[in-house]
Amino acid sequence: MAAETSTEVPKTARQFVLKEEVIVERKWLKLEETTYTDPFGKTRTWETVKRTGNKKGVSADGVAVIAVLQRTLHYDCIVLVKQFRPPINSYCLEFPAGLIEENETAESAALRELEEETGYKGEVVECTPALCLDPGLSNSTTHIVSVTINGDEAENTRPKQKLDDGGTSGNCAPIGSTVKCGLRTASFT
Ligand SMILES: Nc1nc(=O)[nH]c2c1ncn2[C@H]1C[C@H](O)[C@@H](COP(=O)(O)OP(=O)(O)O)O1
Repeated sequence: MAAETSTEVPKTARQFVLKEEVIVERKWLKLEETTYTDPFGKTRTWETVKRTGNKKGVSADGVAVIAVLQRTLHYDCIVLVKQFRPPINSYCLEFPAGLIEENETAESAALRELEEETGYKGEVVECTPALCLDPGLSNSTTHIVSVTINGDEAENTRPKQKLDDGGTSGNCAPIGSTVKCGLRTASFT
């Protein structure tokens, strides 16, 4: 008689974190060793990156802004910023983004960051819940906020970045750092 092969799926245990130990903490980030249980109930560890600080009244660490620039007689454009990113020793084209300040809503953080980094004044269309975009590395969360910019408004015809020294908006190259990518929107007739 042929041996029967088991098709039973092994029963797995509910997983959870047992302990979080700070390995090193600096001004902006900390590295923790997270002790957790694996699906079979075995104890394991994970290397976790977290942002430091305990900001009050914020729903996520940061915002990323998908901003659509709308102008009469032009294709709609997505507004991107070019900035130097030290971790990859390179320039990146990115959605305008930044950290949410204490007691600030995601929507106001999005409009503030957009204006600081590109000079454009926008209007919020939609905001996602707080999303964890790299959960294998970090617990950091981001709202993705959709914004429209009325490019025909006087305030948006000559946008000027508000560069500061300390922030990453200080990293945005002052000339030509706002990049507009044309959106050929499909029309259905
Ligand atoms: N991981 C980081 N390392 C740093 O050395 N500094 C960092 C990190 N993350 C954020 N920051 C600093 C840079 C700015 O001074 C502030 C605010 O950041 P953000 O809101 O992203 O930038 P702005 O465009 O200046 O608003 O945090």
